[in-house]
Amino acid sequence: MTAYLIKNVSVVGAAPTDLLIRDGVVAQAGAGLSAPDAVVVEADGLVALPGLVDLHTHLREPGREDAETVESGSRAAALGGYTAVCAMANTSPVADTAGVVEQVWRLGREAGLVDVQPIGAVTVGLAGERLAELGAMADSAARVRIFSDDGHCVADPMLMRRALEYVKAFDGIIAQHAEEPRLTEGAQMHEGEVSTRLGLTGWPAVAEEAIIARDVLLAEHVGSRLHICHVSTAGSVEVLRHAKARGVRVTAEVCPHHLLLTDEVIGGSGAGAVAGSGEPGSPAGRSYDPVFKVNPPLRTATDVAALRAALVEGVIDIVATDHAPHAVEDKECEWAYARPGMLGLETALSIALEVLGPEWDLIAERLSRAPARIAGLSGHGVDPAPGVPANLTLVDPAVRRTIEPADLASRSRNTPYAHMTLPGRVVATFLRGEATVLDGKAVK
Ligand SMILES: NC(=O)N[C@@H](CC(=O)O)C(=O)O
Repeated sequence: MTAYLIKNVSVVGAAPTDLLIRDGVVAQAGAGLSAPDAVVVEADGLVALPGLVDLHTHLREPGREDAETVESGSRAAALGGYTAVCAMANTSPVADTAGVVEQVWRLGREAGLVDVQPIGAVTVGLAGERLAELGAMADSAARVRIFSDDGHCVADPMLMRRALEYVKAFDGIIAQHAEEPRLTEGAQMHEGEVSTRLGLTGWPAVAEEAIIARDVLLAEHVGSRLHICHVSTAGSVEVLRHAKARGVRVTAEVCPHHLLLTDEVIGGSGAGAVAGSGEPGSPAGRSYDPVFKVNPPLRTATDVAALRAALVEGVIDIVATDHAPHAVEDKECEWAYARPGMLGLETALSIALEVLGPEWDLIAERLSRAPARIAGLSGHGVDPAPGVPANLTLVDPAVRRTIEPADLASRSRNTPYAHMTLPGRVVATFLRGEATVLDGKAVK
């Protein structure tokens, strides 16, 4: 196994030091290390972070390998600085049996670029009618601990209760896609001023908030762990704040796009489309571009501000990408027919830097340590230090790069950040001491 000597790297923002990576672990840390057999990585100005962990990735295999495969998604993840991803269950067939979750887990091992931890479906076929074989998936080689019907809400409160009760036995988690389906029938975008102006059916904030309110109460009642996927509204933050203050075992994620973009982008005016300074350049002039269609939808500047504050404060625990690759024919069509979802793995760290600034400890916490803790992924989310598994990424914060869809490793092209200039570039990623990315390029 190749050894690596990383010279003058700032570990999570601390003063520069050297790291020696050997036999899968950080063997030594300190100034002026030498190791004649090691490949030297000059890291002046670079920051080392624990490898990022994504709790919400769509890999599309089995079923839609034209949009993404476990391997192409793993490569995109490694290039984004990730060392572990949790693969959502809305594949075809659905990951609702031990057989399918083991297949995804095995494909992840074969690709060997990140650890792929399958998420199992809560209900058979994501149909919301009866519980899937949660126990069999938990006992399988994939050792599933998180279950989600993501893409669909577990809308039936009795089924949700049963699922929460079932996973309690092995400290599992139900990750809810919070969307009351009766309130979002035909919905195309956030319900508000812009949807009224554009004449598109709205997806009201209350459809998310009502399910979160219900489910934190259910989780409290049965004493189980609940995770809320892709929180998108200011009201949801208030419900979560209340639940956490009561000691409910709830965690929550926010996606990069909900931290940066607003529904104004859909109108194509450009004004207000990028929350905050607008410095990254506006994606204006692309009105009704289905690349901006996503579930839950892009919301208002007020929501964006509340989500950012909640992430800093810790009411929202983590950033998760909801990387949702879609084939060209599913995106480059009329708005109403386009599938919802956007790419995220290769741009998440840049968005975090844009939104949070170079707050390295906060970034490490929200994009690596906390998601690793929630998912129970041992060896991940641990700051590089002697004896620790060498799962880490090196970032150049000084570089600003322009996102070009054609440059992405994903099989799909549906990035909402096309032609925008964003801060930060992943220079290298190591999975258990093996380089998966070097000089900004995938190693295999
Ligand atoms: N987030 C998305 O917009 N899309 C997700 C599923 C979903 O949550 O609808 C997908 O699988 O494409």
